[in-house]
Amino acid sequence: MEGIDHLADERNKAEFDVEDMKIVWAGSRHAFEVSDRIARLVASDPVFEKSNRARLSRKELFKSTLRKCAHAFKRIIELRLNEEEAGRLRHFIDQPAYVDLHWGMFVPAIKGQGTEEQQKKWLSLANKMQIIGCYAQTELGHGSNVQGLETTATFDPKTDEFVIHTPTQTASKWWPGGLGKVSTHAVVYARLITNGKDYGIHGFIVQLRSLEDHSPLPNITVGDIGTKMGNGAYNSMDNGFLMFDHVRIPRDQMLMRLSKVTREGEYVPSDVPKQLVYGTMVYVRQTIVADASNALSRAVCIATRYSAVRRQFGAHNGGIETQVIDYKTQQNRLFPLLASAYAFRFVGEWLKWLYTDVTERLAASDFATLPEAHACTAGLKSLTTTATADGIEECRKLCGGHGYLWCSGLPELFAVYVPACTYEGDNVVLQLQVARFLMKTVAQLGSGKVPVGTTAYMGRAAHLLQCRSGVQKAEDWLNPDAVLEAFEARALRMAVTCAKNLSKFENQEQGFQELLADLVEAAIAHCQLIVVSKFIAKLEQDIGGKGVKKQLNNLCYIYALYLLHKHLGDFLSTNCITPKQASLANDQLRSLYTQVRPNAVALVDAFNYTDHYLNSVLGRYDGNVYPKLFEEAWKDPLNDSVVPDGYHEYLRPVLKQQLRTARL
Ligand SMILES: CCCCCCCCCCC/C=C/C(=O)SCCNC(=O)CCNC(=O)[C@H](O)C(C)(C)COP(=O)(O)OP(=O)(O)OC[C@H]1O[C@@H](n2cnc3c(N)ncnc32)[C@H](O)[C@@H]1OP(=O)(O)O
Ligand SMILES: Cc1cc2nc3c(=O)[nH]c(=O)nc-3n(C[C@H](O)[C@H](O)[C@H](O)COP(=O)(O)OP(=O)(O)OC[C@H]3O[C@@H](n4cnc5c(N)ncnc54)[C@H](O)[C@@H]3O)c2cc1C
Repeated sequence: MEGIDHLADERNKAEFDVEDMKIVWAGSRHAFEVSDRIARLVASDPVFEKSNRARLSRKELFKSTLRKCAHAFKRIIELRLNEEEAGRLRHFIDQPAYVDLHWGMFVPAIKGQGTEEQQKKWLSLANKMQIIGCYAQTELGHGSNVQGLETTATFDPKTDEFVIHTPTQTASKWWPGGLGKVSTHAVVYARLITNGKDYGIHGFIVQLRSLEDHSPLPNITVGDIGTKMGNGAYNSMDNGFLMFDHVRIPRDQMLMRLSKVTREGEYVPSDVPKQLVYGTMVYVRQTIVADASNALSRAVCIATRYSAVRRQFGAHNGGIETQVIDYKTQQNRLFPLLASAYAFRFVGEWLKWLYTDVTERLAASDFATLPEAHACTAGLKSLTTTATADGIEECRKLCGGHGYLWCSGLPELFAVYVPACTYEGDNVVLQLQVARFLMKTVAQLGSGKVPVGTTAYMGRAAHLLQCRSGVQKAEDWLNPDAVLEAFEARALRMAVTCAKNLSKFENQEQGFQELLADLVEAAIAHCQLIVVSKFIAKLEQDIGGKGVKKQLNNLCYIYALYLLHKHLGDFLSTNCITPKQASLANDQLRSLYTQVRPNAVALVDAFNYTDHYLNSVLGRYDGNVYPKLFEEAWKDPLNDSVVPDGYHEYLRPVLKQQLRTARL
């Protein structure tokens, strides 16, 4: 029935003020108001309709994406939206597109690596979208190993130009988003060669297509790499390939903020760490962490509302059946994901602060916190995207059979999201960067250098290596000190064990390769500690609103205790806790599930998602699932006719054949 809120009873049960929680989730009242206004703007604009995306061919989908981007640009100008509002508009349009790479990587790469003069020239064009750019780093043969890239940029002093060349097939650029069909320009990463010497990977601005008719410029071969996983999903993006045959660009199109090549061809190395050439990746990894909570909360919102609507078993004497959300198994799968969505929100906020802080320090030539910023962005990108991709799939299963329908919103969300485990650095490769950072930190313990920031806990090694948890009853697991000590001791002991095992190898690099799997586990333990500690730190802030803090407190301990339960092997084998204490943690976890249960629907309402953004029949705000599932089914092209196309050619002859056979 239209107009009825099938989830009203659930909403009435809530023990906190949802409107206040919306502000906490958004980050501030201002952020909430901007998001709310822009989400409604998108939802009410027919050009941004997306419910039929799965039924479009790749070409139709791509054209509709171009249309949406053009319309969005028009609206941004007409409504004079600022940068924040324009970002929210793109977010709520919710269709991967070339603009993501233009604004998300091309512009930041120029900002981070271009000189002031270069920024002035290129950003004024890019900001008005008079040129459209992408980030062309990955090649067919190398993605993770950036130092292994093969594209060359050879300086020709005769003409004061660089010659950009693709020497082998594996050197072809492959994957850059926006490259395939749209970008007029790219920041291309290539080996800089001058005076016969290879100076490694540097960034160059290269024009790819004519600004008159969009055709590729001479000696450039460019196209789309093909259809990707899922219907709709990431197929709205033109990930591309690109080959150069001795393409010439002026010398001043090398991004020269960090290092330079003079008119004479002399290479002038940078007086800042060469790793700053990787700065765009640090920036984007930080935004990906911030985005993880968006994707996970979206899936959790769908699964929670549907779990409250769906009933199976448990009816007695013709009574009403049990809501599946009341099964402890459902809660044990769903509530940790709800808690993770909140946890990732807060760690994302903190990482944004860390990124801003390191950027300010770099501007003042203080490079001390760069390694930590790299480790945090890499590790948290890996941790949050892995958990989010797995979490979306778990939400699909939590919705039973109907979760597998495209109109549940979950299959497409998964297909769009899962490459986040690979792009901007494969998640295992990134945890290994964290492990290297941890091994360095452990090696320095006792040298007088005091670990700071996220590794400060390692400075308390004497205590953390021998302490035993003091937890005696289930409620003790709600003590932040008890939880933090267990997570710190586990992370430190795993790192120290790796370091000890490494020291048994004569060749450290060989040892590192041998111990890769353990190192990744140690890195994950360290990153989980960061998330838990930032959630606990959030609770120490002044959070207002009726009952809001209590709910966040419950979610924080669900997050921590669920991790403890999931990684019990780590905690027990490092003697951080006893089996009895593990069992108490489980008791506490069950009690927290019971406390969250009446608030679950309100906790997902606090995400403030419109039905347009969710695009899910199962996650509808009003919970009116079953009639809408039918409506969706009737819309399917297969139901356009009662007898399917192909009946006369392929079905009737088979049926007739069977008739004849049956008569024989
Ligand atoms: C609302 C927001 C929505 C968000 C959505 C955003 C949309 C995104 C769309 C997706 C687009 C996707 C784009 C891409 O995928 S672009 C390509 C990304 N590629 C990668 O990430 C490659 C991964 N590989 C690497 O990063 C590095 O090569 C690697 C880290 C693996 C380093 O390998 P290696 O050991 O060979 O290292 P080097 O010799 O090069 O350097 C070693 C030292 O450098 C330090 N280091 C490494 N990386 C960084 C960094 N980024 N910053 C600072 N420092 C770094 C490393 O720790 C070593 O230091 P030491 O010598 O001191 O040990
Ligand atoms: C949707 C999508 C969009 C993308 N957009 C862009 C873009 O805009 N611009 C761009 O430049 N690139 C882009 N990429 C490329 C992306 O950055 C790379 O695919 C990514 O960095 C992973 O590199 P790879 O493909 O070389 O993986 P590989 O390194 O080949 O990984 C294969 C396997 O090897 C393992 N492995 C690799 N090295 C090690 C190691 N040292 N130790 C242990 N295990 C290892 C990995 O864990 C993985 O299991 C995109 C990719 C995707 C999927």
